[in-house]
Amino acid sequence: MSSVQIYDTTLRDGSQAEGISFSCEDKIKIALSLDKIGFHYIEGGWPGSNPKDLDFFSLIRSHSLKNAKLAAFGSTRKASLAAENDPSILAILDSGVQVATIFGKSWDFHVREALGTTLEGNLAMIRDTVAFLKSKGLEVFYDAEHFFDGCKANLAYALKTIEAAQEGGASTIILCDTNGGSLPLEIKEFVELAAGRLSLPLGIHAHNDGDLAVANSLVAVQAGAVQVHGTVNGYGERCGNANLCSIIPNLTFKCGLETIPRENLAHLTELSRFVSEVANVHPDTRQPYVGMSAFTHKGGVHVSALLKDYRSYEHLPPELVGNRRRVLVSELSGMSNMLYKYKELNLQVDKQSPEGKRVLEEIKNLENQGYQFEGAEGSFELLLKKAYNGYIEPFTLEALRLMIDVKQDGTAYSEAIIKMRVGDRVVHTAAEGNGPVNALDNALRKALESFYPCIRSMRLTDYKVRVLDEKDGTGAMVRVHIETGDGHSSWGTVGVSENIIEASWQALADSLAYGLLKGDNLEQKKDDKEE
Ligand SMILES: CC(=O)SCCNC(=O)CCNC(=O)[C@H](O)C(C)(C)COP(=O)(O)OP(=O)(O)OC[C@H]1O[C@@H](n2cnc3c(N)ncnc32)[C@H](O)[C@@H]1OP(=O)(O)O
Ligand SMILES: CC(=O)C(=O)O
Repeated sequence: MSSVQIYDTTLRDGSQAEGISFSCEDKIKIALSLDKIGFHYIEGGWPGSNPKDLDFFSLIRSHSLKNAKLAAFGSTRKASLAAENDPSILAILDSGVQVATIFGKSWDFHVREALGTTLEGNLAMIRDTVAFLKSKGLEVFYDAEHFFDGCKANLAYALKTIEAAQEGGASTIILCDTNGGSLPLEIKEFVELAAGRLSLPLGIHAHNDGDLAVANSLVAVQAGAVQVHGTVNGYGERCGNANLCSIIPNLTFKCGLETIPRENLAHLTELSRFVSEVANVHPDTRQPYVGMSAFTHKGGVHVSALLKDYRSYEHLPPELVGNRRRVLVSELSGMSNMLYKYKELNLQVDKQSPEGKRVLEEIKNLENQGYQFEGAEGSFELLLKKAYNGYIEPFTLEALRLMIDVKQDGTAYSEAIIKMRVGDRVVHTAAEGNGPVNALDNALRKALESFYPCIRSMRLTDYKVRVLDEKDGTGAMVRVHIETGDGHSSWGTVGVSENIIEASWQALADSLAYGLLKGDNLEQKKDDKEE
């Protein structure tokens, strides 16, 4: 089986993405995880650019990489300096890497306008920068910046630039679609042309400005490239780089090529989420292969076929890339969605069950009122449990009073007084909060903690309000979505009302009721205590 080398530039081109700034420690952590999954090359940064990248190359030396070779990035020498006198080139040598990746200009327009030098001068810059680094024992990859735009503008010159890199002793020439605007057939044409002119292996480095970076990388491989540059989650300058989380499974499972070890692909989702966590970027739920929605099914027709055979609506099994199948319940559900959920909850219900049909009807009616059960699995499961005999509510509300006192200086004070029934006991508590919902949450917890101590470990992690019908102004219906966690798992709950406090109460009460139900926490209920 032929193989393709995976070259990661998350730490260099990925950090050129708006909103991303890795610390040196972040870069080390990411490099180690890229190495662990089996990437062949990791571009750690541009040592001539900033002290953080210099520190990275110095610190990474105390870690031994098992699979990857580390590359340092840089440009061809300055037009006015010899390579051996150019501080940026010397910084690559000092970084201690085995591989230098040097970018140079392929587009005559760029040579004249951006570099301000002659076409011949640029060829010399490419040739001697590569030759100098090679003479110092480094393997040199040559990134032909703007190669495809260069071919369109002045084909003969673009080809001369990569020949200059070959003459200098580069070991691989990477053809870059730097502005990311090329189409797959253009990529194919110029990769084939370059392959016909050079005796060296080719690589591809594609940007995503036309939303084609993954497609362009795959076409380049089909046209002969054997090294693919990209980043985890496609992070990168402007619209990003080619997304390795899509390219690797496409090359492996669809093209039958060897990339990283097959068994390691089962860690791809974990890698994607780890890098998004370190980058402090919310994971893209719709990201192919590794996104939370990549194998999530909503439409009733889809789920019905899926239950018969997963291949009906999945292009490959999610486990291959470490992702998982999910089924949503909503107004677009049929009984098949419900059956899937019942099975997850170990409930024996068949397709003709009147209770099952009643719950489905109730969900459709509630969604029509503004509820959304997709992200509210806690409220959904409570609804199911309530439809079947045997569910005893862990607490019920008897009365609730909220006070909001706004002082002259505009600061507000909130207090909630709550009367709850737990079994045959009634408890009465009051609590303050920095707002009415916080006061409500505090009073509810205070009332229940002595009965259910495990409530102390449940934390509200997100609280969102969505106005459902803006035209009704402050009288509009609102949907409150709450996310709660207990350190082991998290769950969503939902409430809908024209009154934001009522909607918040529904979501809050569901969040604790579900937290109690979920881990058999109801059994922890202490002996009732009258107050
Ligand atoms: C396609 C890519 O993504 S390439 C990577 C882009 N990434 C970055 O630019 C991030 C890191 N960059 C930096 O830290 C800085 O830009 C540095 C340290 C490299 C240079 O900083 P400065 O010396 O202040 O120059 P400045 O950033 O203003 O301009 C870039 C210079 O590089 C020159 N240059 C651009 N490409 C090349 C090249 N292939 N070979 C030689 N010089 C080049 C430009 O002509 C310009 O030179 P000039 O100042 O004489 O006009
Ligand atoms: C080298 C590089 O990052 C580019 O051409 O896009």
